[in-house]
Amino acid sequence: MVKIAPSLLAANILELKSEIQIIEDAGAHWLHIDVMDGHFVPNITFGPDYVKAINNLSNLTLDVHLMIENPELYIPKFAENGADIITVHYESAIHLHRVVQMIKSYDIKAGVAINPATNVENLRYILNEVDMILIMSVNPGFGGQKFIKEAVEKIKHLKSMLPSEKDVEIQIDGGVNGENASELISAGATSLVAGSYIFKSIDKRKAIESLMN
Ligand SMILES: O=C(CO)[C@H](O)[C@H](O)COP(=O)(O)O
Ligand SMILES: [Fe+2]
Repeated sequence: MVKIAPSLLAANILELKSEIQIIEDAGAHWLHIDVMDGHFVPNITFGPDYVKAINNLSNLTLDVHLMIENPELYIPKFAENGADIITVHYESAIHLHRVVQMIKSYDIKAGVAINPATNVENLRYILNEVDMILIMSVNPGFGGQKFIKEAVEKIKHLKSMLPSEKDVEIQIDGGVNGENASELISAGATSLVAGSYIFKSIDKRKAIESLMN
């Protein structure tokens, strides 16, 4: 089953409680939380306290996407505050293997994300260690950008590289909508992140359903 992960980046920040309730009632599986530091990406968003507050509000899986430099400095706080999955960027973790082990030491799931221009082949020697690979289909930093179509090829390529004995989620993030969802799922995506498509829709339930179908 494909996991739908609405990105709270696109939610109305002043109505967060009801926004989360709506997508939870509509059958969303995970809550995707985009953490940006103003260094790795040119935008600043949420910190560990935000994750703690959302954790007190919702039972959904908290899927925390770290777009930050030196992720090892902040992983402990995000893990202690309720993250269920922490994803770090290949491009920001110098000692990626060590960082992945650090995430797993908190008994939560570890993901690795790659930017649009990064080759999936670079992930070959971390695949046995991770629970999820996140393929960015926009340049990280902002919601509402146009889907970069080469991501479809990258999903297929990654799928062919996955070890058969291990379940690794393939997540796609950026510009996902009701039109490209089925192609992404056919290519091998098992988790779809969608921000603008869900939260800017008049009918958020319908938007979530259209991604699942
Ligand atoms: O990681 C992200 C941006 O860096 C967001 O998760 C992503 O952009 C989702 O927003 P949208 O669906 O509006 O593209
Ligand atoms: Fe994200």
